Amino acid sequence: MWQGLIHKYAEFLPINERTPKLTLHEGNTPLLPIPAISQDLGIEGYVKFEGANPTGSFKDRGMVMAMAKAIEEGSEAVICASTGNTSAAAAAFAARAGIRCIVVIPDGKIAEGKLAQAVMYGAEIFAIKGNFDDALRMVRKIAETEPVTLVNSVNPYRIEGQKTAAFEVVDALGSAPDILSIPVGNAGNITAYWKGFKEYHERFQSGLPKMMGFEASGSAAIVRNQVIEDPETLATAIRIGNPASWDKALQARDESKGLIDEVTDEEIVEAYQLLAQKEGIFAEPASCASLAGMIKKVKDGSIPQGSKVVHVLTGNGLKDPNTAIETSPVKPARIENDYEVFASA
Ligand SMILES: Cc1ncc(COP(=O)(O)O)c(/C=C/C(=O)C(=O)O)c1O
Repeated sequence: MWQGLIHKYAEFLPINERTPKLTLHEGNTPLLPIPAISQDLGIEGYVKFEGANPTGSFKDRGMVMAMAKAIEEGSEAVICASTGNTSAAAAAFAARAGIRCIVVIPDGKIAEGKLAQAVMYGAEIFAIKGNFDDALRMVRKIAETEPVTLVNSVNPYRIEGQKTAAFEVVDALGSAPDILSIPVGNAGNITAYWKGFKEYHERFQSGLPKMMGFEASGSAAIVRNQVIEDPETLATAIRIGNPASWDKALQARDESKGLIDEVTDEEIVEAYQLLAQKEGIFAEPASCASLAGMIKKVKDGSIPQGSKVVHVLTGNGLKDPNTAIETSPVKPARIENDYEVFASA
């Protein structure tokens, strides 16, 4: 039976006999081929569906590690800033571990499904009149003086947990793909994947992919090489204007001879709908920046035909039902007997 990441990849993780074997059975997520889209793009495409994690995003990987180490070190409370998924995962694993969870979120800019999770798992939630970057500054300051453990991806244990996704990709394919395409917000995940691929390659000579990261155009700090003061994108999970792991993202890009580019909200929505309607895979908007970016790079001719590409789909589409309905082409067709008939436009 799958016993979670700390058990499965123990030899690669900073654990010892005192580290609690915390798990909600995170990890071991599907690596699904996407045959229809691959045919259109002329690639051998896959998606790493991280929406299948216990709280519906890749954050569970990092959070189980950060929470287990916090418990080991005697912590009684954790704190994080979040655009939603970090807080959902922190709240779930804190509940599992029996400690307090304090989250600071940008008021009104968090997808409903994520807020529902933080509420239900019992987090103490503070919504601020500001954005994620303001919230992160706030919680980093609090964690300097108060007896709480910061569990944002500046916490190295988060990166340790999240690198296991790269291990799973190589375990599933037998070697590293040519390209790993991934959305970029705070840039912890691109950092983690690259660390994982390098560690596996050192041990098993499994190869190294080109890392291709994609920011939303309205919050493309790394692409524009400047902090975006008021980031704006429909993909609220990556509505981050000052990535905390900016330098490490550049290192992953340069060491892997990859790239970091941007995609517009329109390109994200197109990929979002394509995945659902052509492959039966529902991932939240930010996740689809990985596919939107690949479509863009195929169009500009920079992806060799037949490239083996893994797209990281970082969160489940159910997290953000409002965006699905607001962007859907399916509208009420007519009213019959007091109910609406919905049909494709
Ligand atoms: C679905 C989804 N896709 C991509 C990202 C970007 O990952 P990073 O580049 O490692 O930040 C996030 C990040 C979310 C938060 O930062 C948070 O939840 O506070 C996400 O939820």
